[in-house]
Amino acid sequence: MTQTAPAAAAPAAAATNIVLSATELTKEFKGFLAVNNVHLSIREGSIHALIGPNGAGKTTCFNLLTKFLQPTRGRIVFRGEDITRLKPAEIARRGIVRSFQISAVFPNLSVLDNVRIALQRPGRLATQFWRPDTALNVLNARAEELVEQVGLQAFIRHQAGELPYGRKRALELATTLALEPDVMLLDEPMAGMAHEDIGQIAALIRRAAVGRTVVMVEHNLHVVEDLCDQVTVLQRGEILAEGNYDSVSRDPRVREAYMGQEDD
Ligand SMILES: Nc1ncnc2c1ncn2[C@@H]1O[C@H](COP(=O)(O)OP(=O)(O)OP(=O)(O)O)[C@@H](O)[C@H]1O
Repeated sequence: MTQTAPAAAAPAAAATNIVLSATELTKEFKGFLAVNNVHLSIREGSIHALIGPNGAGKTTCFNLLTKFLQPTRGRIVFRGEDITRLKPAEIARRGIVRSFQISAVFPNLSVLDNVRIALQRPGRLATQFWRPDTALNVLNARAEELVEQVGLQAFIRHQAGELPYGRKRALELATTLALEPDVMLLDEPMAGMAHEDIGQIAALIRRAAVGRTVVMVEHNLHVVEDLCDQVTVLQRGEILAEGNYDSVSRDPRVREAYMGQEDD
């Protein structure tokens, strides 16, 4: 008797939900383990924070994920492909883009031209242009759209170098978005930000995160609480806790690790 095929297995769906993962990720600097046997699973569509006290290994971990550092040991997989040995440019082409990677702000160029240049970089959008006249129109329209998306319409013709700090970071976000990231990695997006700009940049990140995955290292725990679905807490190169903000912030080990360093 012929058997009918069973319905699609539900557990498999949960597993494919992971867009970027790291297994046994380890980085040793002359015998010192800056990152030690870290396992990370980044869920598709999530905003995932890496937090932890000073020297915990966040930046090293971030640099490993973005391929700016080679791991001593471990494996990084993006959508089923082993990317452990790839270069930053190679993973960028696959859609893993680190913000500020292109240190994109050319101070003497206008906001619009900065975004136009980012759009012309080899990437997925660029391959869609095949007729020069159409290309230019599409490019201009998309550049204006991105400028608007990060709230810089009023500054569109301004020289980038003259923008206030918070606006410059917004421009950097626009140039990152120009690369159409599938996974966007942000290294301390609020660093150096004036208090009044933080809410605005957080709102931009939330909007930019729609339809993509974001991994961010962030010191400001209010921002993490506000934005992030998932939090990995590192301490001395290892994972101390993981979960949503509520659960990790209640964890006594996390509170102890942060004692004297943060305001909550
Ligand atoms: N290139 C390197 N050579 C040697 N040691 C390093 C190097 N980079 C980082 N470290 C050490 O690894 C540890 C983790 O550093 P890392 O910068 O990843 O921590 P972090 O959590 O980002 O800290 P912070 O919050 O202070 O930026 C620290 O003790 C640091 O001194």
